[in-house]
Amino acid sequence: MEETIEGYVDHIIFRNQDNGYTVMVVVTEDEELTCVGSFQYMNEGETIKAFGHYTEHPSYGRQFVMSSYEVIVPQDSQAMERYLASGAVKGIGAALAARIVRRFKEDTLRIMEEEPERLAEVKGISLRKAQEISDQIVEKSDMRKAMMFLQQYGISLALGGKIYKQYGPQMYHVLKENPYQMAEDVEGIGFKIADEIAGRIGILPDSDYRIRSGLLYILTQASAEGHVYLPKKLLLRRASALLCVEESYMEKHIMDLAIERKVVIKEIMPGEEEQEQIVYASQFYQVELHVAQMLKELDLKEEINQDKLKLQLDELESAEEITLDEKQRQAVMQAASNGLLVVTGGPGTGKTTTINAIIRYFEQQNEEILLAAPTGRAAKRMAETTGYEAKTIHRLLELSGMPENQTKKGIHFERNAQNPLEADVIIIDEMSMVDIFLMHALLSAIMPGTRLILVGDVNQLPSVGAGSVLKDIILSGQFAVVELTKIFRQASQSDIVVNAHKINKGIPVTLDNKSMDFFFLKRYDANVIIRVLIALIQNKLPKFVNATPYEIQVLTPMRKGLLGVERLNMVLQQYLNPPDNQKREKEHRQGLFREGDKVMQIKNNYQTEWEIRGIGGIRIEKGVGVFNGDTGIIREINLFAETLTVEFEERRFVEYPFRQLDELELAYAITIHKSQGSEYPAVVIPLLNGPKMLMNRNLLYTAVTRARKCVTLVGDEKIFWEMEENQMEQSRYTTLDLRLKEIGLQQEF
Ligand SMILES: Nc1ncnc2c1ncn2[C@@H]1O[C@H](COP(=O)(O)OP(=O)(O)OP(=O)(O)O)[C@@H](O)[C@H]1O
Repeated sequence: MEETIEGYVDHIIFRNQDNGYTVMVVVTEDEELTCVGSFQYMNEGETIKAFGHYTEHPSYGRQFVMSSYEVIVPQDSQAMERYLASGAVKGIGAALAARIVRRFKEDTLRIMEEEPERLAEVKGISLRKAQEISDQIVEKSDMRKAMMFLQQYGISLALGGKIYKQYGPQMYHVLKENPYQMAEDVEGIGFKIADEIAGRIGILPDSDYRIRSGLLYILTQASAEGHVYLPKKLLLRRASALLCVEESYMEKHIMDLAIERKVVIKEIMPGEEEQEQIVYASQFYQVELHVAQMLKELDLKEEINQDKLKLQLDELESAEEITLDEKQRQAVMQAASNGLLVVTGGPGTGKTTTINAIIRYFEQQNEEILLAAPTGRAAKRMAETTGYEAKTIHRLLELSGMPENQTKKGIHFERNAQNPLEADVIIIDEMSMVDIFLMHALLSAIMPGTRLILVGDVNQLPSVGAGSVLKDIILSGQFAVVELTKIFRQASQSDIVVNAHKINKGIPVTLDNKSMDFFFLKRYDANVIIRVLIALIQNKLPKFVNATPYEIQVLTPMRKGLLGVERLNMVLQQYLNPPDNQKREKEHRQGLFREGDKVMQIKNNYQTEWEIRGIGGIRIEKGVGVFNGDTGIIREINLFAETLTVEFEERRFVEYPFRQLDELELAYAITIHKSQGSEYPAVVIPLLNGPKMLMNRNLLYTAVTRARKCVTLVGDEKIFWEMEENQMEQSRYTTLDLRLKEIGLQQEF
């Protein structure tokens, strides 16, 4: 039941500057009451009328939770003095407040707003200071009016604060004319929220702004599925479902958006004769085109004396005591004579060995070499196997924190076209994980003349972000590509590798468990499967692969369902990190986080700060950026400060305010998609059923190749066979290959 209280803010106990969450003591006629809520503009000394409800907090007792409030103009001179003395107005302290109120009594506030020059009548206030005080009062009252206006439409004060900060007094105009503008300008407002606000304000469902904003929203959303464009038919179908507006009515809006250069329309030929119109959000089109141009510019050919090169290779082989196979030799030779080279191959085909040989070759030429990979883990592995420093691509490009208001406009790297990387050769590993945006940032920082070598396994699932860059580069046929096919890792050593290659080729895998590292446990009931998973993680596997239960990863195809990530995490949490008096908890969404839980960051956050802590928790290094797929352990939940601290790899600690917890998820089980680019000592994969589209060869291959020492599949072997057979990949709408071919053709003429 909503209740109302009236009183003045005696003092503020706690305030979170980021989200405005405030704990304060309000003195009403009857009591001193603790009140909580999110407010950007609350000041000590203000008299307020607040709406909300009472609760009983387990540690802090009775509280009033405020959902909204109004500031009441202080009526009596005592309230007025209290307000002015609170520090709410810069330049007025207690003594001056007393003098002002003594002079103007109940009329004080009116005089401040309407005849501010009269403040100068008070000793110690010059005319200029009087004007400054008046400006502050006016601004505060404008802001308050704005907040009250926004509250009518159910806009929270936290969001309201952001809207006011962006537009100032222009806010009324934006809301009335085109609230969808906010989805482009204001962090925290997307199409959905803007649409809700628009609905309350009375904007009609078929308004032009609504339809255009909805169309752009669908295109941006599609990038979250990996697409760079959508076929026009599909765009219209999705937009119609979202907006409940006829498809035919929206056609002209796509044209209008194209004229305004917000979208790009192109034609492609998916089949033999029919043409199909496709639509890109402009920035996606530009990024893809620019990537294609930059790739082409990098690909400078160099005439190399082949005989001399062969001799050099022979020397290199004897110095390194290795015999490269034909393909590996080719890779080094191609690296020497092309500005851009792709090396691809499955597990154990000698990619790393080839990278090493390439490094040695360029070392001999006294060339400067840089190594990088898309994830921290992949970079670490690259450094270990090459003995060279390897960084994440983000670090290589010197990601710098960005001001808050720029987040809608993308991220900023210190290394870019104006300040390119200084190197002769750049080698990128795990290229299948690089999306079109990261590729764009990388290429922007590389000057033609620098060699770029891209190494990866093209049969892995494509990147989480939009595009299928590696595959498209290969498909375009425009660059030197060396495909490594021979498996070097000894067959007797690793069935994981042998079976991965079989899966990739569609050769049936023997599931007889006569292996040392590849097992299939046949079970046909979801709950039985879960029991087996728990036994494997708790008892069997840690000893078998010499790891902790935390290092053993459950990988599952789906999010939903009996064996989906969500349910598995709830059950596994119960068994692997059960409730304990010593462990604090924080409820979140449907479940909860507990100290000791294994968690994963589920979106890239380029701003979040981390610190590396040494002995005694002392900070020894700090930086920014936590990325999609980073996993860690919850070390502390602080219910008072409302923070949750996670330790990620390499002792990187990150403190999450509770409002940022949407970026975290339990990670006892994760989807196979999320596991890309990571390796674990052992993986356990439940397989029972799932949608045909998803359950394909690619997915099985990626899951199996995540394991270093042991793969255990638990479930129905029929599903395994079906996945092996199913070559249908989830297609991605991308056109990097087309753009590259087009540029290739232009260059020929
Ligand atoms: N030409 C070669 N002669 C002998 N052994 C080789 C050769 N090339 C690679 N190997 C060996 O084969 C194994 C796998 O090679 P490498 O690690 O380079 O492959 P990879 O493709 O990087 O594998 P993964 O993707 O699994 O990391 C290694 O033990 C390596 O020493």
